Amino acid sequence: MGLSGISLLTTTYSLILQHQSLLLCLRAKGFGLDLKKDMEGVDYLSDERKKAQFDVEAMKIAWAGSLEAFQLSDRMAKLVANDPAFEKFTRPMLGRKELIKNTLRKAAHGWKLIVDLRLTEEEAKWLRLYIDEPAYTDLHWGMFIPAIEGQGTEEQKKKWLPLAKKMQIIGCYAQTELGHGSNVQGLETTATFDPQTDEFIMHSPTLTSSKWWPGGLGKASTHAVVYARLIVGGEFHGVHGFIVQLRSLDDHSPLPGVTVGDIGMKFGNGAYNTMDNGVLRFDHVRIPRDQMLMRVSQVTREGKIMQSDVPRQLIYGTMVYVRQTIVADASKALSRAVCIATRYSAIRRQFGSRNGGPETQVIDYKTQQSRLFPLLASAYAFRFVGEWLKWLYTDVKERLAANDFSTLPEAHACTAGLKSLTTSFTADGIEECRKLCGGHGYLVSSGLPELFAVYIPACTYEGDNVVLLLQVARFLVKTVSELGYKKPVGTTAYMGRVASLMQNNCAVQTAEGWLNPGAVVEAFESRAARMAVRCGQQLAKYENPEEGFAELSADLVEASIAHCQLIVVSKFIEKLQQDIPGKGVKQTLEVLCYVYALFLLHKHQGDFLATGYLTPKQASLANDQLRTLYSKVRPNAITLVDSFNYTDHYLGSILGRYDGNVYPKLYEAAWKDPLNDSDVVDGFYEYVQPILKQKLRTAKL
Ligand SMILES: Cc1cc2nc3c(=O)[nH]c(=O)nc-3n(C[C@H](O)[C@H](O)[C@H](O)COP(=O)(O)OP(=O)(O)OC[C@H]3O[C@@H](n4cnc5c(N)ncnc54)[C@H](O)[C@@H]3O)c2cc1C
Repeated sequence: MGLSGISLLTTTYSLILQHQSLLLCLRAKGFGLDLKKDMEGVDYLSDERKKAQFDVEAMKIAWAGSLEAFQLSDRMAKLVANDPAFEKFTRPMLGRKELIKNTLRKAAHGWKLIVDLRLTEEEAKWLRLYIDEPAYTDLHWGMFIPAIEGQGTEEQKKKWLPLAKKMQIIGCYAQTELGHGSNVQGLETTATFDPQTDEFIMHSPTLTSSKWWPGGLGKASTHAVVYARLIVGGEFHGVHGFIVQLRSLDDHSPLPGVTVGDIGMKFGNGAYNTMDNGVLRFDHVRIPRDQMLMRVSQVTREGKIMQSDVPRQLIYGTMVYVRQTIVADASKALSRAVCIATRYSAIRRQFGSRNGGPETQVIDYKTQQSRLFPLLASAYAFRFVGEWLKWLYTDVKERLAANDFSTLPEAHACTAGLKSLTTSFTADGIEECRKLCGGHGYLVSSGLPELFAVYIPACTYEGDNVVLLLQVARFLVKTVSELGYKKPVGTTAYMGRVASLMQNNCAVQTAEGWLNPGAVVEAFESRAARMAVRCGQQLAKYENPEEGFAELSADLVEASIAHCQLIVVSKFIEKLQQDIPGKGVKQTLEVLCYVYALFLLHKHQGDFLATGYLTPKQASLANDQLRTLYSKVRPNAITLVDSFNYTDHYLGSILGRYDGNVYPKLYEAAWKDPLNDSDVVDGFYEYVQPILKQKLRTAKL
């Protein structure tokens, strides 16, 4: 027997020891034992829950943001979880057509609930979130409506928003084309003004101008906000948004001149394939002039281009809104994965059995902790920075209403950077959680493959993450170059102290010395400021700044990441300066905050050392402190993930079940696979038996 055979046997043996009940399971199929009677109603994680050093109910409120927010989200989660119409476990086994039809059914059922129960917009948002199935409604509510709200005139809003909000029309957001995505100014779709008829002619002049990717476009939308090159009097006047009807409101057939369909299967089973991402082409389709979104620029009846007194940056306002929701989604996706991996790590045991006793819970291995706990801390960090971004959006909105555009560039750079940072980290984090769950993490029933497949495009949509970091870098370099005469604001305010940040070095002398918010923030500020200044100095050596920017772009991206990590660390620390009620809640969050910061410091210690802010000894002390912090997280790990308050329905994971009843449920789920409908596989007689019976020559293959 080879080594792998031995380890397979050991694994099987230890599994049986851990859960004696598994033996019952293994026999259940053959001997008709009642699995439910033996397994249900037992909380296999109750010992873990007893270890909590904080008030879990209070932590749930801290996570939700307020008691009201908690109650609202809890109500909506239960509404969905208790409604069989929202079952999702069989989703990965459905074919594409069934999948889409199923999604349309769920969206209709969800809308019926929203109308019948008279849910508020906030409640409806949470309901859709807990239905947990990417659908055309995400784009209708998340992009189409905000685009009209942000870029439409008062008249346009009056006309279109009631229709959209009652869902008498369904809209999507059609910007990206087959040949053009990140470079919006390169879009090829044209909107040519015809003064004779007072219309725009929408046209797709080339194959690469086909709209490609918009969610909800493929099969569901009746309308789209289409981004196109405005041509008036034969001249190009920039890219603008136009409301275009695509399908008949009676029979849903494409209107004349419109070619529209789905772009096909995407990554993974189930997953994002519930969404009808679409392709769209126009053949000289005419729309009335008043369907150009005209809050910023207008085309008059005479064909004159007028700029309103609202600056173009207004569009940043919509972006700030969309990106803050993406950051909020990052904390949700990461916390889901972490909840699954943490609960399973407490159930799973490997090695370390003494005198026939139970093996070691894998969560007690230091390597497991050093991979898992930073992800747990990051989920909380992203939650709090997301909450702050919500405030930022309100602030931006109020300023826009008062025609104050001064903070917009900084808010735009900050949200672009945080979108990039949190989505990239979350995508990697979900995959790490899969690995933390060993082999079982690869089963669809773990919930992790689908979560990963659904989540990863967040690194690409609403701005490719690298392209966004380059935008942040431009802003940082500009901020550095203007330091002599312009006071940096908001998240770049620390640059105002650049002289001291370039000179002062870290004063930490002991591992405990790192448990100091001032020391932590200064370390991150110094690293970010030094990296940005260094990039500025390097850029100054180039005669052509654009050439320099292209050449140094990899370093510029690193400087942006340092700046964005500083924002997340500072916002976590600021959160802890507020009153957070509940026994032990604030202290536990402080531990997580230090885990987050010191984990980053350890991971990126090259930056901290290269900029000269830290000595190798200080970096090593930070790592020593990190190990101590992991021991403090350990007893609270399960209750920290319980505090997310996720229902089993929303988690959609056997490994992450609240009761930890993993093995019997995994076993049960395997038997539900259609492949196990019969003992003898379909195809045996045609393709397997001829091999076994040595009759391949005469077999009909
Ligand atoms: C699931 C999903 C849903 C989507 N939904 C919508 C939707 O509803 N509506 C819509 O309009 N679009 C949608 N999109 C499209 C999405 O917005 C674009 O894919 C995205 O903006 C990235 O553009 P791209 O595909 O052109 O990537 P590209 O820009 O072609 O990126 C390819 C590579 O080039 C790099 N790169 C690009 N430019 C630069 C540069 N200047 N410097 C350095 N590197 C660069 C990128 O980092 C990347 O590595 C969706 C996409 C996906 C995957």
